[in-house]
Amino acid sequence: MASSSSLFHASLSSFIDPKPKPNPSPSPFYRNPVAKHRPSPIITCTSTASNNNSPPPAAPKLRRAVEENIRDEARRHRPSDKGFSAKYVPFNAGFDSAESYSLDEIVYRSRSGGLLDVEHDMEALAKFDGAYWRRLFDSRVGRTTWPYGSGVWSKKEWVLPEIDDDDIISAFEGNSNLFWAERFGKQFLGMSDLWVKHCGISHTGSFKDLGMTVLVSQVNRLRKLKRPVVGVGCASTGDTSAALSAYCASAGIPSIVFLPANKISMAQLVQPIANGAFVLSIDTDFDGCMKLIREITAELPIYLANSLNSLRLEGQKTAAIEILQQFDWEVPDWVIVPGGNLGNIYAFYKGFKMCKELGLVDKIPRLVCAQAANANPLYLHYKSGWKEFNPVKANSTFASAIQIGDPVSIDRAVYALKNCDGIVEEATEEELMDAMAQADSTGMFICPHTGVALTALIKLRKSGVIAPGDRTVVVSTAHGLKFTQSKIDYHSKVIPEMECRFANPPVEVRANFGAVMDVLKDFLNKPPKCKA
Ligand SMILES: Cc1ncc(COP(=O)(O)O)c(C=O)c1O
Ligand SMILES: N[C@@H](CCOP(=O)(O)O)C(=O)O
Repeated sequence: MASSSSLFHASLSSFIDPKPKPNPSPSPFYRNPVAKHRPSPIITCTSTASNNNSPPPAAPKLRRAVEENIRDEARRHRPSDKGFSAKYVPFNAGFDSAESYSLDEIVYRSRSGGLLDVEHDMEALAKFDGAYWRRLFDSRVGRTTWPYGSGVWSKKEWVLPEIDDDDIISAFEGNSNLFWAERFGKQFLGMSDLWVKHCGISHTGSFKDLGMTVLVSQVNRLRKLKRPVVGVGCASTGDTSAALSAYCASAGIPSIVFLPANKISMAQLVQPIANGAFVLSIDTDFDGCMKLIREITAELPIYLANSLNSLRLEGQKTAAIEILQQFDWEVPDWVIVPGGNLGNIYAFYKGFKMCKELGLVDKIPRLVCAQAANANPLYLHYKSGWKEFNPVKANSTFASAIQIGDPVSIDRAVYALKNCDGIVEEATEEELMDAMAQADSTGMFICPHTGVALTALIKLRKSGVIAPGDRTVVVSTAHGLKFTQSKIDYHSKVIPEMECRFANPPVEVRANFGAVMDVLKDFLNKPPKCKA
């Protein structure tokens, strides 16, 4: 099996134009799938590929003139218009719905108050076969070509096909590593094919960058189109606000963030402060902040940046495509994602589903959504057999970024899980902190939310639902360095009613040779804490 690094050796030029495939297969994503005769695509083909099955030729060396920057260079090489497009439609509306909105409109809800979804012209995308898309995406990995150096914009045709490259605000996010968790898998789970997709190794330290580059780019476009957007706002448990403020600062757009007072980590709080956002610390929880930002954005020309806004999910879905790409387009058996406001679980589903619909792969993985037991409305809904959804009052959890009781994307999450034979699991505070400490002891440094996902994996392994040889990907959603206080508390064993079984506190010793020798001898004579 190829490693992620093999993607960096792909050599097709980033500027190739698509070649049509002879017989596009129909897709259930079509809303009006009645076109009997597909017109030939209008293509000005500058492709160097001879046919869809031939290996890509070596990329020509395109040297930029000294006075040019990479945006100028992209302008020179701008690919021709392939007729790809996308629009907002009511989420899961059915084929008879005629309601739709241009992405240049400012709209977050359907006429009936439901969620929206970004719908791509799948017929136009399906004019090119799976092999074409795989090759195109592979050819763009690991480059600095604007905007394809980004893991999100390397899939631009599937994200925001119509945005001008000039309007894109990107920190070349995405392309995060997918690593083999060899020791954790072997030692704690008897697993041989366990992987961690580290979305926390990113510009602002979480997966939110993937969605925010898309949303802020579209806002940049809207402002150029003179749409009334004076700033962009969000409610946040810390990561959304960090990403929003960074991308807005990069674009020179004001950002406004609503944070629940004393409920986010210091590292998260300092991010919007440093990036010049207008930061409101509000005496409520995340759900209270979310309610307020929705009311405020309905009154003021502040654009809503939470994942209620379906643009965000278009960027987040690229992490799923990346996983397939990193496995050389082999499909893993399981993907486990921690869930809070529940946009991301749907984004993963959508990414996988599009790859199947467009022929890049032939199936999708089963998804597991993992919640903290202290904030588990989806878990309770799942356990009830999807009967009735009831929001909960979310209690305090070390997985503070998912302390959410009334998730805005509940309908999206349920749809995704039902359509992939998905599972929902939960983790108590002790379980998630123990899982985090165990993972860290094998060389990781994960966030508590990833501890929630690992707990779900541990439980599903124990019950035999996940088999030892199943290829399983755990999505690590944020960098552990954002959540050091929880680790300090755990290793200091100061958490009330928690045994902290895997704590590894520092040993205090006098500055004296004999004293140091004594503690070292003691340490060396003990059996190792864990075997490889
Ligand atoms: C670190 C982290 N993990 C997981 C999540 C859950 O993602 P979602 O809200 O899309 O379910 C969030 C935010 O909610 C987060 O910040
Ligand atoms: N964890 C999130 C909560 C808000 O989620 P969003 O995806 O709807 O913005 C955060 O970091 O704020």
